[in-house]
Amino acid sequence: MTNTLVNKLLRRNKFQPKGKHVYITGGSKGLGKEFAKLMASKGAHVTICARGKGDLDLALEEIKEAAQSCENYENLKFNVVSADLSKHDESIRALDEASSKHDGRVPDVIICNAGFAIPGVFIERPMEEFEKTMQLNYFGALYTIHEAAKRMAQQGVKGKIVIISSVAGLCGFMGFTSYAPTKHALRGLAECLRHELILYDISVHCYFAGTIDTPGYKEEMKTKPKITKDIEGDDKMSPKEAAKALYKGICKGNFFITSDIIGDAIRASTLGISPSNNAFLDALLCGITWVVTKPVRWYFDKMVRDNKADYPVVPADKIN
Ligand SMILES: NC(=O)C1=CN([C@@H]2O[C@H](COP(=O)(O)OP(=O)(O)OC[C@H]3O[C@@H](n4cnc5c(N)ncnc54)[C@H](OP(=O)(O)O)[C@@H]3O)[C@@H](O)[C@H]2O)C=CC1
Ligand SMILES: CCCCCCCCCCCCCCCC(=O)[C@@H](N)CO
Repeated sequence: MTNTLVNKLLRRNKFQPKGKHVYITGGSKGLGKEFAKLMASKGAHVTICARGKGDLDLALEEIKEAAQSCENYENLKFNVVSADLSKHDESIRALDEASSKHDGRVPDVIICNAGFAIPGVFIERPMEEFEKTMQLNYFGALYTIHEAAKRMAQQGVKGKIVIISSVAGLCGFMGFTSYAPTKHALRGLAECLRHELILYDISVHCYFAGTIDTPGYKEEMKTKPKITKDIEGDDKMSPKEAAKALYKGICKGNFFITSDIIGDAIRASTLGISPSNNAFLDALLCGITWVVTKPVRWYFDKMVRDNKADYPVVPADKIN
């Protein structure tokens, strides 16, 4: 009783995964897999979706393992769905498959996590990379959310939709031209949906994660320009820590969730008309960030100005 009151006062108790069906896109690796394990350990039914069947099956074993000490373990359902979520029809089929194991009921919680980045120097990268990044990161999330929100409304499921953006969805700098806009787009979608889905009591959250040490991160490092690496820095969270921070944010009922001080600072200073997590602290942080970012931006600009020699313009006949 006292505990419930304390939880209420601390806004800690807005998410009880036990017995809920959590659907996680990109749940076979990195952040998605760790969040899936965390949900399983809290007694949730979990469905993960990704393309590669091998990784899905390996992840499924880890998810089952994580759930083993749950009192409701015997009743829990864990499933995998293989689909390319950058395609509309595949996204609908994936949700159908996930729901079919639960008598056609839409999952209670949708985590739109599948995504990737191919960093690089803007004029050197082919247009195809920009298109395919938007196709999965934005449209992939949109396809799943559109179908899930419709079903939640039709079935009267007061669910949760969680969008995985990035700190790069709140700001932009060299190297992330194909990636940051997709994550900004997700923020825009989250803002509209948070407001509109009040109609059906569906809550929406958007996670602006900082750097996480995942297979995807290792891949993106292959094409990342040095300046981008220097700005992003060496500080990384483990996927497990990042998953925990996300869970904590959802429990608190935060609309915009961040997991480090840089993310928090940029979130607070770019709130616009979005809800704050803590009105007083966010106002303070917003003011501090306004001041601190002046010299920081000067320094970031200088990094580009002083290193032009490292980025020679590729001659027209060598560019694709
Ligand atoms: N790592 C980082 O530093 C940060 C990551 N993020 C965001 O967090 C999310 C997860 O990132 P991270 O854990 O690093 O990613 P990983 O690359 O480690 O994992 C990505 C997951 O998505 C799946 N996936 C990729 N393409 C598709 C597709 N077309 N259809 C279905 N599933 C797909 C992958 O499986 P498969 O390839 O088999 O399909 C895998 O399960 C992304 O949205 C990313 O942008 C945000 C901030 C920082
Ligand atoms: C007080 C204010 C100081 C401002 C400093 C600004 C520093 C910006 C750091 C941005 C880090 C971006 C992480 C995104 C990682 C990501 O999404 C990719 N790894 C893709 O997966």
